[in-house]
Amino acid sequence: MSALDNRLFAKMNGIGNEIVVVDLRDQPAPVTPADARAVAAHVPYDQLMLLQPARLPGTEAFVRIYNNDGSESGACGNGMRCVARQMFAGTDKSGLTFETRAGLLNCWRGPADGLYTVDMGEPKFGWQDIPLAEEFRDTRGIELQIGPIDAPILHTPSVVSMGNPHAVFWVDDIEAYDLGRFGPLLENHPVFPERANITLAHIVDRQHITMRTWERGAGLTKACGSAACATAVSAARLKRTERTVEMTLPGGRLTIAWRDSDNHVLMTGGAEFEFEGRFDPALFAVARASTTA
Ligand SMILES: N[C@@H](CCC[C@H](N)C(=O)O)C(=O)O
Repeated sequence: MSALDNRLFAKMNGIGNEIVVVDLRDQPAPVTPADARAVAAHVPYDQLMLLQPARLPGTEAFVRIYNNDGSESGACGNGMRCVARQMFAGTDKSGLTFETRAGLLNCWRGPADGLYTVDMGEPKFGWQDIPLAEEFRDTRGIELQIGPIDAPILHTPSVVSMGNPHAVFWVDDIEAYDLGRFGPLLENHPVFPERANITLAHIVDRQHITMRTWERGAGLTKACGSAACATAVSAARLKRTERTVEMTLPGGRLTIAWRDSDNHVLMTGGAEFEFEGRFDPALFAVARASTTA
């Protein structure tokens, strides 16, 4: 038996970030990395959002987040907007709180129909919090490069944790690099002991950034919400943008606001429902057989 046998799922997307949401609150059971990979083989997704019973008063659920390689993440901005959309449906509540491995997240209905806002919490800039393998005092730009030593291809990324590790490389043209090739090298670079999400970002002006991301555990995706937050706060920290910016990602747009009053990062964008289905137990039987063999 798998916790996911016959369970109802919703296939959704957050500006093109492929998300599967499964509500396990009424029948909690452990989902394994092999289960998560088995789902991805049949319903391709970037992140699987599992709603487990709430552990804290005032929260709706504990949300576990899997990447499609079976690894877990503390944060997924686009996935949280999809969860928020599902949970707001049929309620007249204006705000909901969820627990994730990275802490509590508040979500609201956005300023217009179809938009949702997630409070992604505070960014962390300390090298041990990201984490990095060695001390870097200034994480606005760390000594890291790929390519020839005297003519690096990509270098000096800003690094930050948004509940998950991010490195942002500042470039003039985000399409001019083979991110599918450099992404895995940088994701797995020894300086990132927990791997990292790798973003190429271009600052268009003080209110607008374009970006694309190679995601830890998921590869190239059309959008990464936590990377958009990481990029926005990194640009503001370098004093190159305002604290509220429009982000253009391959899959669409997000508004990121890094609030002065409490240091929290608010992300606003769309979330779309695509279809519903039930998992076939045969998927997980195959996964279990291959992990026990
Ligand atoms: N797509 C996500 C980020 C998902 C987690 C990431 N791949 C990681 O392992 O850190 C987002 O929208 O934030």
